[in-house]
Amino acid sequence: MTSVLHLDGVDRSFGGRQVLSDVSFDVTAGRLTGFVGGNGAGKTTTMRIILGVLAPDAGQVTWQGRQLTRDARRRFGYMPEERGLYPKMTTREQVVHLGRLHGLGPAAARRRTDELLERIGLGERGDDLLETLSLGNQQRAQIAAALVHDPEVLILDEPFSGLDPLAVDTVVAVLRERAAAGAPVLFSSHQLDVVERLCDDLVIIAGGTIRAAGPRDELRAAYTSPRFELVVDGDAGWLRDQAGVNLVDLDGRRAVFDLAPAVDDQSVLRAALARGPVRVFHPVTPSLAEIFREVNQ
Ligand SMILES: Nc1ncnc2c1ncn2[C@@H]1O[C@H](COP(=O)(O)OP(=O)(O)OP(=O)(O)O)[C@@H](O)[C@H]1O
Repeated sequence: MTSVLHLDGVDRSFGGRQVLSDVSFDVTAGRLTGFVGGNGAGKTTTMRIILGVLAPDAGQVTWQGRQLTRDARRRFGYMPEERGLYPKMTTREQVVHLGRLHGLGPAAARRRTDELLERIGLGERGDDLLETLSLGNQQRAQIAAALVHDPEVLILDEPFSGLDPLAVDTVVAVLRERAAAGAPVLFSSHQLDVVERLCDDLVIIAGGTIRAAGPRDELRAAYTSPRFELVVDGDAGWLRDQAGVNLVDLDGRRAVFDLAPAVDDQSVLRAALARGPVRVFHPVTPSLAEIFREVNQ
């Protein structure tokens, strides 16, 4: 059986205002799941409910088919939105301390901390006080803190904000390793390009309800209109008169167009070739940003 973290019909209100409504989705072991939504959409509230920091008004969260207990949640790793490290501790002391809190023995906590700090690019900063680290390096320390006990499930709130592109790649590699070792990984992010590049599954939330969820490529396919880009040597204006072609954008030699369902894209390609060389002809896949805009309308 695949190990799944499952949310089922989760509701939550604050002071009579409902901020989560019937939230249900799966986070599957071995996969990176991106959790995206605008400001105030309900991502942090959902993550806090998964972690048991907040209780849902209705619905439940299960892991491997079982209700979550406090003990099971100790084996989770959480990187909260409000970064909670002790500024006066050294990086190493802090990560070791959190490893101990999660049940590691002293030697295992130290060994795991040293491995992780090295892996995440903080090997040289282990003896520095956290308050002396740059924000990006504090962020890396926070990620090490969430991972030190080799969590069964990883929940990360905006783990990439403030990281430079190299650090993003390092963190992604570490998260992939955790996923490959069998953990479900759920992370929220505003950086749609990052989510698009690295997640396997996507959950899109808006106004406290789930608007789309599933494998990234399936969502892309579901939102793909039969849209094409064509670049020819001459002027592409003749496409205006081509039956079944709906021009989206025309700029001299380059055109982007949608095709009516019954029209064969190859017939348009043949028509283009009959007029001269064709430099580009390919289907256009919507970016996550476009899907996001569409489901938020
Ligand atoms: N403790 C609280 N008391 C009252 N309202 C709250 C509380 N926590 C969250 N909210 C409200 O719930 C809604 C969802 O907030 P949440 O922090 O979950 O959104 P988010 O998707 O994480 O947003 P962002 O991307 O801006 O961090 C917001 O309208 C927020 O004001």
